[in-house]
Amino acid sequence: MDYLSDCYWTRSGLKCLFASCRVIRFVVRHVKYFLGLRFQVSGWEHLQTDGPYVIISNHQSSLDVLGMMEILPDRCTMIAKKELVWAGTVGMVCWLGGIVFINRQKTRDAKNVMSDAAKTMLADQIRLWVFPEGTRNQNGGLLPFKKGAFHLAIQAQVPIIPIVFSSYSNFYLRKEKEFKSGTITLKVLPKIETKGLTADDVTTLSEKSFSVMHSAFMEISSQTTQSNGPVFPLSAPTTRMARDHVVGNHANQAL
Ligand SMILES: CCCCCCCCCCCCCCCCC(=O)SCCNC(=O)CCNC(=O)[C@H](O)C(C)(C)COP(=O)(O)OP(=O)(O)OC[C@H]1O[C@@H](n2cnc3c(N)ncnc32)[C@H](O)[C@@H]1OP(=O)(O)O
Ligand SMILES: CCCCCCCC/C=C\CCCCCCCC(=O)OC[C@@H](O)COP(=O)(O)O
Repeated sequence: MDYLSDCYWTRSGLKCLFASCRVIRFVVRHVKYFLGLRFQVSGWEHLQTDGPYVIISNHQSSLDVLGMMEILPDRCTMIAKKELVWAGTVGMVCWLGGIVFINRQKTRDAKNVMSDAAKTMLADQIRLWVFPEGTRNQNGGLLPFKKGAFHLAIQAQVPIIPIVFSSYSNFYLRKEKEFKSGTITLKVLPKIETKGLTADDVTTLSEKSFSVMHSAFMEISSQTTQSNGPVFPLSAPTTRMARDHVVGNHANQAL
């Protein structure tokens, strides 16, 4: 029973099977080898923070999940759009992982869910990962931030830890269906404290976070682009070529 009470998070209708977060992390970490991706992480020390916090990161693609799992701290789950719960196996995995689902079409409901999450974070010492852009974006920058993550952090009075993924555009173009192996840089930035801040400070906090993340995105994206070559189209023959390249180079190095 001790094991179960430690593993399950059941408050405000939310549920987190922490054991499965670890299992999910372990399993998803292996997907990178099949795609020939490598991750370079800097700023690990900023994640060595006790207690709850809110992680915010940019959101380019579903591929972000792989980077998340590289660095996902213990007792950390995510905010996601509610549509994901119906996405077959992914939905089931999200549910098992205790992901907090919000309805983006109903702002009032989403705000209520996030306010409940702020309380649960404190009560159960949970970390939450939010994509403040609110949607995927591969346009070479960051979209203006939504406010939810900052309200959440201020309501819980917990720090924000910004994390930036370098641009994928040098190895993966979703619209053009082009993909090859490549390296992704993840930069964990110093935490931003929210102690003493109120709802009046949300805009300033959001702008400050955007500014540091945008600068880091530009910096690491230009560095990472130089180390990756041309992108292969996702058609059958060239995909195989890309796969050979992957197995021959990056995948083996990553192993
Ligand atoms: C086969 C094997 C499979 C293996 C699979 C493995 C799977 C592993 C699992 C991995 C899962 C990964 C999941 C990733 C999912 C990623 C996503 O789904 S991203 C999309 C969802 N997330 C978000 O949208 C978060 C960001 N959005 C917000 O925070 C928004 O603010 C909002 C709460 C949704 C509201 O949206 P909106 O109304 O459009 O936006 P705003 O302009 O920000 O807010 C309007 C208004 O409301 C105020 N406000 C916002 N939030 C709050 C709040 N919590 N409390 C109080 N007030 C709030 C805000 O200040 C604005 O008011 P203002 O007067 O204009 O300031
Ligand atoms: C050829 C490369 C193709 C990419 C392959 C990706 C492999 C990733 C492996 C396993 C993880 C799958 C988990 C999928 C989770 C999806 C989360 C997601 O990205 O949801 C979208 C949501 O945030 C925003 O939605 P919108 O952009 O508003 O609609």
